[in-house]
Amino acid sequence: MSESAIQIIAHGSRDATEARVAEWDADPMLEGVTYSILEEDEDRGIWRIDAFPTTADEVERLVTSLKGDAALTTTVEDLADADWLAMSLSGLPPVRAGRFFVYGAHDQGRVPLNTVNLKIDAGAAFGTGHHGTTVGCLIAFDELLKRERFERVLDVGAGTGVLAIAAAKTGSRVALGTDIDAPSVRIANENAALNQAKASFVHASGLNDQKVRGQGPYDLVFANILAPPLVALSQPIRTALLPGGVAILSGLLRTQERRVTAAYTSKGFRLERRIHRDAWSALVLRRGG
Ligand SMILES: C[S@@+](CC[C@H](N)C(=O)[O-])C[C@H]1O[C@@H](n2cnc3c(N)ncnc32)[C@H](O)[C@@H]1O
Repeated sequence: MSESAIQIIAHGSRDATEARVAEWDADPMLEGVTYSILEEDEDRGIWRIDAFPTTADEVERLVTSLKGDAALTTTVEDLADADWLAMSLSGLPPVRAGRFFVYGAHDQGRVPLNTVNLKIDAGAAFGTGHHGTTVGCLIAFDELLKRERFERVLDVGAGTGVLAIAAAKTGSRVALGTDIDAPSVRIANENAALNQAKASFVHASGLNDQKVRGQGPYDLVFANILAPPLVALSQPIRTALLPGGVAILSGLLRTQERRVTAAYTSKGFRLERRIHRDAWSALVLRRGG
């Protein structure tokens, strides 16, 4: 199987796009495909799918599925700079997610010039960039950054600090991470220094902690933890956000999407986007006024 650096984009009605991704979710051959689905134009009722297949087989399956529906318009693009894919590496390969390139010490000197590069040494912390949940968060953030700026960003469950460091490196004035695990906080602060990023990390048990509240309210909150704490944190995350602010949530399985979404929509959030990678889901939810 050859590797691919292809992005497939399809536009159509909500029903048509949702029917295609439901079909993919049920297809074990497409388990490795990352895709996102969102409402691109609310007034005209136009929805959009972006899919990132990793093999030629997946490209063929996706294109056949999309082109089989005359109600969808489909384009296939070769991703411009695919050098990262060709890299032969020892240890974990680097990860590309939108504009972000997450790499380890062994990749030093091989980073692209046109990406936001995040050097992450994981140690005992979670978040090398390889997990589907971290990639989902970075893709969601990359998409939002095409239209918005986020002055104040909070990363709940920061692990290695990769998400808050991504925020600091793309212009956020405040990029604060918090974790219940003290060793992760130390590693995240070391990673911030390694990346010369103005991100900082604190050990806190909840969002009510003065170290977290003191820097808020926030324009964007990342939380890549598990579904039950995401549900439990729906009110604290709402309180931590400004009206119109965005929550990027992950750590939930596709099968847990409804439960987590309901906890947030019942508190006035609107679901803007879902990103699927492997069995995992990332959600973009915007707080109402
Ligand atoms: C899946 S890792 C995510 C790491 C990193 N943010 C990423 O996206 O790769 C989850 C992290 O959340 C922390 N965590 C779990 N529950 C938490 C909670 N209720 N509040 C803060 N941190 C939490 C864990 O210690 C762990 O470091």
